[in-house]
Amino acid sequence: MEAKSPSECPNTVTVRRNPHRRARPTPSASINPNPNAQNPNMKREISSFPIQDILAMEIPQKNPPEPPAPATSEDLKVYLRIRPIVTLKPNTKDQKIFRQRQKNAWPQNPSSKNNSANVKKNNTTTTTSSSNEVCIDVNDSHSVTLSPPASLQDSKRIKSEVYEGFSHVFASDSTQNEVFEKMVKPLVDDFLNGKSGLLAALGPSGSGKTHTVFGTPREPGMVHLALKQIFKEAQQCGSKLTREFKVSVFEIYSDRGKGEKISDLSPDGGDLSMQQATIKGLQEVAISSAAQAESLIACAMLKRTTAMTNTNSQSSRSQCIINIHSFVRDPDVEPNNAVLTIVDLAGAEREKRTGNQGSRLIESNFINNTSMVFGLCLRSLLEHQSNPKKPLKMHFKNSMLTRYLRDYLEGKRRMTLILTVKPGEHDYSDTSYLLRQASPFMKIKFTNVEEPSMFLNKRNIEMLPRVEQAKKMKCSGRYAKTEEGKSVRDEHPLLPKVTKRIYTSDSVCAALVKPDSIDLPRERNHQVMQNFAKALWNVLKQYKEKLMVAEREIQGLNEIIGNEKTRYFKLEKELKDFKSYCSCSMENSTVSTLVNIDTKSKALDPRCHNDFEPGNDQDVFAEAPECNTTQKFDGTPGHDQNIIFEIEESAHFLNLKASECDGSPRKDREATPKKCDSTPIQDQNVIYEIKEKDHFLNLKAFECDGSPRKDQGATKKYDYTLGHDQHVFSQIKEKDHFLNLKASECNGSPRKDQCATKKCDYTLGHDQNVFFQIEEKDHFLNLKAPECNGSPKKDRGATKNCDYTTGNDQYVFSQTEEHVHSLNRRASECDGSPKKYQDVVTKKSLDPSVSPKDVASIQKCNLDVPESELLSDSSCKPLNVLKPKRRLLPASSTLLRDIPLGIEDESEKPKGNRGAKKSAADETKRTQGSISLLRLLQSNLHV
Ligand SMILES: Nc1ncnc2c1ncn2[C@@H]1O[C@H](COP(=O)(O)OP(=O)(O)OP(=O)(O)O)[C@@H](O)[C@H]1O
Repeated sequence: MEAKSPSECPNTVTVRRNPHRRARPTPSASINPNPNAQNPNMKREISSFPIQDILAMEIPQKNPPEPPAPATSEDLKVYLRIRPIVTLKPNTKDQKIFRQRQKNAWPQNPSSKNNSANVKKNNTTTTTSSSNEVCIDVNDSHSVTLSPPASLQDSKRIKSEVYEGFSHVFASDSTQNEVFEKMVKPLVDDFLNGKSGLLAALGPSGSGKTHTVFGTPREPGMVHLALKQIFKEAQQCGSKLTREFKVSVFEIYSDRGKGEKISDLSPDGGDLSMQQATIKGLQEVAISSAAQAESLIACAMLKRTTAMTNTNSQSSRSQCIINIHSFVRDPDVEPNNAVLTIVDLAGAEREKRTGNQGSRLIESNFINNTSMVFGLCLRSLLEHQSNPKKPLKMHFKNSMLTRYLRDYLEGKRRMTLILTVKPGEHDYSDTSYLLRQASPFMKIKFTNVEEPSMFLNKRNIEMLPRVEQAKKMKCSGRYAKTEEGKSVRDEHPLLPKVTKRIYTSDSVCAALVKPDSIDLPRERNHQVMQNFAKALWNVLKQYKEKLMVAEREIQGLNEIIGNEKTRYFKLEKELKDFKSYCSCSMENSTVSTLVNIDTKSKALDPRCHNDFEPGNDQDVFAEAPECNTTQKFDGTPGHDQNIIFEIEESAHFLNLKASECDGSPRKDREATPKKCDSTPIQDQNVIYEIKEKDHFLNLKAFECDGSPRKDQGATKKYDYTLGHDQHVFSQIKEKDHFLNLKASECNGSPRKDQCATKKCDYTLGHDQNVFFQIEEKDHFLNLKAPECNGSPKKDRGATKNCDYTTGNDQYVFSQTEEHVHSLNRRASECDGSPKKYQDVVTKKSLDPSVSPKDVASIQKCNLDVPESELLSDSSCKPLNVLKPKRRLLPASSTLLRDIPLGIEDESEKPKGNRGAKKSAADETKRTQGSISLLRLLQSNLHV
């Protein structure tokens, strides 16, 4: 067997119901290139923003971007200065105080009195070599030897220690200028070159930190010398100063144990606050000369918090910070803004030695804590640099000073330390502790690349000069505005034509500013921005026009929607009017139909005019079409069309019936409001069935072969359930139709209807079912009327075959109708006077003594209608609606010609075969049902 592939299978047909879909364009190309094709209103297409063109045009790639400068590391510079041993002249007041302090000093070294040979004489004081013994010896300019006192060497076997690696060791006889030249002057030079730096003085209390930083009027300190050098350098650059310097001085102190506070030491300064690493409200005093700077520093020193302790007559009780800011005035000059920070820390002190108590003791704790945190930060940095796995601990958070100096303490900026020690043997512990703690800091390295976060540091930006702020903001990509409201972009480094100097070592900003973008001509940049602005303006303009067009279109659509709504309401109103018109026309048609019926019935039989009596029975018969008509407009709107159609159709049949009917229109009108409580859902079905029945009956009317037994049998099949209005109405209409047929066929007497009408007064709640029975009987009788050969007993026997189990009343009606039927039949067959016949029959029927045979004999005597007359109209033609006078008598008469004998035989045979018992039972039934009703009929007939 050959394996067929699915594609070769002829029976497999793949039908694609939907056409192939086109691949969707990419999101970038999903924009309709020609929106005007779909929307003619969109006449203009928005052009894309020519950002690519602008960028391609404006950025020349002349020089490749320079690689970032290699990171050069620089060790932390640590200087050591040994304070000279200060001895006061005897016989002076100060000497007494000094001696008192010496008593309180710790540790006391008794042997120090005899060891004063190694202490150099101080220029400013008179030395007494007998009481001073030094513990530190200067080996060279970079190392010292710390020798413990003899007492400690003997007891604790402490040996001398050599500390080396210092940037420079300033002996006790070193001058301020020497310190400045070797330590501060390089910082100043870097500062003038735009490098920021920090100089911090560490040491125990009274070791000469303040003396080194601020000095005295005779020996000015590093601040004065630096400022002097700065202005000296600035003046050497030219007659006109291209830079501006500002100095800010503040201190961090302990407010009697309430915490750290910041105070501005400038003449107009006050208390400051610190947020994160930013000091708020710090004043920067612009200075233009060294003398002005000295005056400012002098004022600051007067405001600084100091106190006398056992170790220092004027001990500093706060951390003092001096910032010298450099600003560039000329924009053409290279922005080398930098800040030189000098910190005079309060010296750590021992409680036993200082003898502090109370607030001084609190200040001492604060001072020691700050010094400890400062040392911990540097140690953590050292450990982190030695072993990068060790995280950099956040010791800086523990004090304001370390928070302010965070960048320096994290190795992001260059810092210089100067350690001041006292050479006395009683100062061995403090000196030893300081050297052990601070000497490792010499291994700390600072890189010349600062972290990007450095530029985002608000404190740094605020503290830096304006040009440097702009530079750093540019580096961070932010175009903020300065306090003066000037756009940073105005001072952006991209704009200057030529940069005179480029930082290469320290400032990261300089490295970032340095790339090729800084070499772009200003005009080119201006052109780029101008083109960019023009393109952006055009695009926005086009979008605006498009938006206006869209708004107009939306407005037009809204107007169209409004018109459509108005039109919809008009149509809806017309529909409602049409519905109401249909209902009215239906009523009118019904009324007119009934009026026609009434008129025609009167015309057909003038006698009924005199004998006609409106009754409830006729009202009920008229309910069926009327209720249907009324209920249709109470139903759901969605079925209006069908309902209307049915109304028309029903009306048509009603007209047909009206043309044929000899009923009473007036009764129909009266019955209309009585029954309209059927559910709307059933209305449609009801109407349909009614029509169907009508139609079927009409067809039967055309094709009737005159066999009343068939109709009777068909009628019996219906299940007449009480409460089912729909079914009942259909039956009613069906019967009504047959009544109409009867009316058209019969030239009968209105007495029959009248009799039937009277029966309905005694339905006792079973009106519908009873009416049906009445109609069925009427129908049956009517059909038989033209066919009957005047044998009432036969019909009556046929009628008895019906199984009336709905109630006694119903049975009574059937019996009554049977009698009425017999009378009608005779009326249609006889050309005699119906009134006389009616009187006779009524009297005979109401008289229980009269036997059926007597009645039949009476009927036979009256049946003298010639057959030829009946056969003359025997042609069975379609029922003409417009010709209500048409008679079906000829067809019925044709049937009568064939059936009479059979009917008589069939009616008589079963009667005879059933025997006496059954006949007796029938007689009993007839008697029970008919007696009471016949009495009522009799009374009504007499009305
Ligand atoms: N190198 C020096 N030459 C001469 N005198 C000095 C020197 N260093 C310090 N002194 C003197 O020593 C005394 C104490 O000095 P200083 O106040 O500077 O110490 P300190 O370290 O600042 O103390 P504290 O931490 O308590 O403020 C001062 O009277 C000062 O004049």
